[in-house]
Amino acid sequence: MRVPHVLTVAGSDSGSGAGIQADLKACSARGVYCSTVITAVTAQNTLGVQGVNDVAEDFVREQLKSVLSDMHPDVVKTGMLPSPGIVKVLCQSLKEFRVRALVVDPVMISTSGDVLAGPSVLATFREELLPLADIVTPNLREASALIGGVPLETVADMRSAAKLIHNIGPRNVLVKGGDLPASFDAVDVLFDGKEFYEFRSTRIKTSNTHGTGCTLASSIAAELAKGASVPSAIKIAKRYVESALEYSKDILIGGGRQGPFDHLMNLKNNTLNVSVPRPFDPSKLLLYAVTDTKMNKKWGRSVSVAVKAAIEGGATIIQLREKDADTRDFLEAAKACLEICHSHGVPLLINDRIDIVLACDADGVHIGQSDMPARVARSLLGPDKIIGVTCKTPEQAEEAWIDGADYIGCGGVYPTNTKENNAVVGLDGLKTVGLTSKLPMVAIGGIGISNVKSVLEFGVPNLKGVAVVSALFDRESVLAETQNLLRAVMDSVKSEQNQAR
Ligand SMILES: Nc1ncnc2c1ncn2[C@@H]1O[C@H](COP(=O)(O)OP(=O)(O)OP(=O)(O)O)[C@@H](O)[C@H]1O
Ligand SMILES: Cc1ncc(CO)c(N)n1
Ligand SMILES: [Mg+2]
Repeated sequence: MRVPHVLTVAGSDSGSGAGIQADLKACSARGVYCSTVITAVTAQNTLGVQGVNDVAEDFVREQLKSVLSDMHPDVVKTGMLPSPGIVKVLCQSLKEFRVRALVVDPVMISTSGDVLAGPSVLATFREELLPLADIVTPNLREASALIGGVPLETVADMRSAAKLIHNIGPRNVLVKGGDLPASFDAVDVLFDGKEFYEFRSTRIKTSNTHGTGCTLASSIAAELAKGASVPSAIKIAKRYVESALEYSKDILIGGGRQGPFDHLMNLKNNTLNVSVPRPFDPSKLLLYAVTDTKMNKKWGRSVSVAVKAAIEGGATIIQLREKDADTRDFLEAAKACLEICHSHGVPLLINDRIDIVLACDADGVHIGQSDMPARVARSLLGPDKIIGVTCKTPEQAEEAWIDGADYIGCGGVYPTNTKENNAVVGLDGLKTVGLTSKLPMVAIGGIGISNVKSVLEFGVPNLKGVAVVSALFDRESVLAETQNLLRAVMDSVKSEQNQAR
């Protein structure tokens, strides 16, 4: 399978907000492969640029050849090109190895005011690189430098600059207005030789804008590599920058005036949780309470009231199984339950509904054999969430393990009214699945105070607990029933441990 591929030819930013590092993060966030040719190494942080070390021209040439001759990127995106010699080397390589599109971010002066490519580079940009470009993306100061130093202060100025820069030879010119003083929106102007387009987004109130230019250019390159037209690539890229800025407007990295932002905000709900993710603790399966809409209705309780009582009675993990609820009500209930669960250190899982897990950032999902496959659930939820799978056979348990489940639920152990037409596997079925699986297991189906002993003392080492619905929720007092059942569970666990000695 071919993947869209952008090669970035740019400088390294030690602070990782801009340059090569921003390009890698932006392309990754946008689902595009990114290779890198490094032209300079900068010592840089949120205060500014403290030092620059150019990479030798010959070595830039060597990197270009390595990537272009073998990996065939779709699009080349350029950033910091610190010397006329390096610009020339790049132009030669681009003529030797053709690519589908060239995006030139004519990095000269950063928003912080630091010079990244001096006036000597300007002429080579104009004469050699810009004529090869499909799109060039100067910021205000760079656009001004390209047209001889006329200051740009309004959108009208940006339009005239775009037209003048177009005469230098690039197919498209995007003059970026991120640094436009006193503008309410963030406006960028595109000129394609015939028409002007304006791209507007809300100006996010944040000082974390270091690297917006690099990010915009590599996101444009990423969309072009996927096959988008120039205007739609800009539209998507701009929307991406806007949402990344919005998402990271309050993050604090460094003590300077302009901080970096977070490119991977689409992982907000899983891998980028600021709290350290805890690995799933199988002992949490001990007394696993599963809610039921009909039972709560019958007893006139809201789901959060029922969950609170179960937790206070000693339930060690909760699963919300709301088959009949409207999505909006379900989400509100899940949020309320999550707060209760987390204040007691109890994980909250959602039955079947990955969307609800993502929307409320619950701890995980429990899926059945006809729900979303565990492998797909894992790719949607990321590495941190708990995934449990109902399995009736060793084959299903094996598949759950391969697909990255954290535990399996096995049942029905006994007949039950909660699930109609649910095949009973019995204690023997439970044992067959348990003994062949590497995963921790919880037993489910018709379990209550009268039979919990026979289940837990049946001699299945990876059986970590029992999951119950009716025994807790189809009762007058959820709290008292949970307390009683917990006592019975603890007794069985103790006697199992004694037998094992
Ligand atoms: N505060 C903001 N809110 C929304 N969009 C912004 C903001 N600041 C910049 N942008 C957008 O980010 C993109 C990059 O613009 P900008 O003019 O800052 O480039 P630049 O100066 O080259 O960036 P760099 O800071 O990397 O040097 C543009 O699309 C611009 O409109
Ligand atoms: C290496 C590098 N490239 C580009 C920019 C522009 O933001 C920067 N600050 N640093
Ligand atoms: Mg800027």
